[in-house]
Amino acid sequence: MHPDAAAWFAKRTSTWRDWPIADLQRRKGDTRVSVVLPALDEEPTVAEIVAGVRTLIPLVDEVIVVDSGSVDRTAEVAARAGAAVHHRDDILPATGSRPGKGEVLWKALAVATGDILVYVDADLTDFRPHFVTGLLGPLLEDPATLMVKAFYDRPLLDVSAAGGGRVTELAARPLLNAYFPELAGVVQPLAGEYAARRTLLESLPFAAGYGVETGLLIDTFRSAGLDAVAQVDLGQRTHGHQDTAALGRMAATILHTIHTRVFPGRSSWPTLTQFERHDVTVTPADHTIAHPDRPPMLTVPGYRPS
Ligand SMILES: O=c1ccn([C@@H]2O[C@H](COP(=O)(O)OP(=O)(O)O[C@H]3O[C@H](CO)[C@@H](O)[C@H](O)[C@H]3O)[C@@H](O)[C@H]2O)c(=O)[nH]1
Ligand SMILES: O=C(O)[C@H](O)COP(=O)(O)O
Repeated sequence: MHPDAAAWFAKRTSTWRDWPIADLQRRKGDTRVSVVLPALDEEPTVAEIVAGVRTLIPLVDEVIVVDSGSVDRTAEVAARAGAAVHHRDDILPATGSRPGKGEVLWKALAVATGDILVYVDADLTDFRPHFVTGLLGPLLEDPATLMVKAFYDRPLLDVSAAGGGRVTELAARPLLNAYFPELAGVVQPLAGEYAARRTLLESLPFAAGYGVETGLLIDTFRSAGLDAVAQVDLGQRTHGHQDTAALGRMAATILHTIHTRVFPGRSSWPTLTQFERHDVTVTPADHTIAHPDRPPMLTVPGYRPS
């Protein structure tokens, strides 16, 4: 392990049990906290997570679901559970709307009112309130902390107790270790659960789609240094799983995100060719995996930091 990564791991790793809610409430003062759920067709799970987060009011000031173009009843059930629901097309409409997760995390900055944003995936099947309190701990304790990443054990349903995180283990971790070895101590670099200060998030570009976590982690490290990041053990996390081809496209997007940061100005091929079988024939299918970053929100006309 790179010595900086080893030192960081020892210093900046804690567990959710280190952050009792009473202490957090006392430290919070007038800091506003927004919990943001990006959601694309998460009708089966989103309401329970919203309800779980709402048990943390008044530590949490608002729960926001940003709908990424769902065709199911995600928006309806989330609103009924008590979330403020925004469709991506209605946020900063002059910027247009792009598909993918990065887009809704970026646009959330324009509707959330928090000084701290806590992102939580909307497909978790075992959400518990300590997911949020754990992530808030290092931020409420120390103003120098800018971002807190979750980590956890990741069962792969029906297959193994710890085999989840296939893109993490097969693509993101090897690439990050190679190009950003100082980040090798981050246990779950792709964790969808993380919290950060608005002042950080609005100053960084947001990579498109599933590149967003990788981009924010690298850019936070580069702009603010390793010690601006902390990580918290949340125990175990279970969620929906995508098929191998979908994970291949995710890995390709993450590779592209890293490439743009290692080789600025040098483009990589923007499509991933996969193959589909139709009866006796196999046909190539091209998928666009490289989209431009969204610019730092602070530079976007119409954005008013709250
Ligand atoms: O176009 C999209 C795709 C996903 N999501 C939401 O984003 C969250 C995570 O998406 P998911 O498809 O469940 O991602 P995973 O396969 O679990 O991918 C892991 O790795 C990704 C890449 O780093 C991270 O973005 C995820 O948070 C992390 O859980 C969920 O709430 C989705 O509804 C959107 O809002 N829009
Ligand atoms: O984070 C990851 O590596 C991907 O989301 C894949 O996760 P899974 O292998 O648990 O489905």
